[in-house]
Amino acid sequence: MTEIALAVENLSFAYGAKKALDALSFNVQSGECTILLGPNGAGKSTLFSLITRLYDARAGRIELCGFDLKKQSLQALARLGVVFQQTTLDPDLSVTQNLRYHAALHGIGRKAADKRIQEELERLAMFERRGEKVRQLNGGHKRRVEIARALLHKPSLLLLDEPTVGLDMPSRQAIVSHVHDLVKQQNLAVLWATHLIDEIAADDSLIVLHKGQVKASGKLSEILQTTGWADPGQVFQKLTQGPQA
Ligand SMILES: Nc1ncnc2c1ncn2[C@@H]1O[C@H](COP(=O)(O)OP(=O)(O)OP(=O)(O)O)[C@@H](O)[C@H]1O
Repeated sequence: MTEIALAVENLSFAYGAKKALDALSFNVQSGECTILLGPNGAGKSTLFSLITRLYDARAGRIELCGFDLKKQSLQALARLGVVFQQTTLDPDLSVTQNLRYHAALHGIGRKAADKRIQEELERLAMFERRGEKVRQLNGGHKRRVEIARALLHKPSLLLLDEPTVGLDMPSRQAIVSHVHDLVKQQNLAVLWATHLIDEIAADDSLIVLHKGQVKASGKLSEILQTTGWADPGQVFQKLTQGPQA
């Protein structure tokens, strides 16, 4: 069943006089991986900071699963899982210890937490590494642990902020394929910020952000059909480069 997991309406944000987001409106649906594509400075991190409530939006509205982020923050944020650009795992704790800590923060009891930890680590093929200290893991495996952690409280929307930066090609491909499997198996909504065109799958949705504005949004296949452009690379190039971009 498709539902709107994230609704952004007329959202604007400025750092002093510098406008970073200019009246953004878009939806992210459950069961879909939505790629937020934008060059450096497009406003991706600012948008994520507003969705996670690191910053407060003064203009516009954000809803998570129908809950207003400002007026019903607890209910809204309970539906959200986040993987930040910089790792936030404790390197001196084991994989399981890191995940138990996070589960405790969400008020999940030990027995239920251990069950959820096993489920998520198995799904990401990391269960056999559970006893290892995080500092012993390679970058790709750390990312998988972070994704498992973000899913422990069963969120409806997973935000991924450039999760493959710095990873080698096999690790990148593994993350891309794990996340797409999750979307299908769990009916999860994913919003994935990247500027790497090759991370986009044929049935993904796309939001192209440039200079704080949404230049296109919708199913990739529909954007290609409407515009007649060949692939996401051309969509990106046409909408973010050249005189009219
Ligand atoms: N703390 C800040 N103070 C002033 N301007 C800022 C601040 N943070 C970001 N900006 C500006 O806001 C705009 C959007 O930046 P943002 O970091 O959200 O973009 P981004 O798409 O995440 O870029 P990147 O891919 O480089 O991380 C840019 O013009 C940036 O220079």
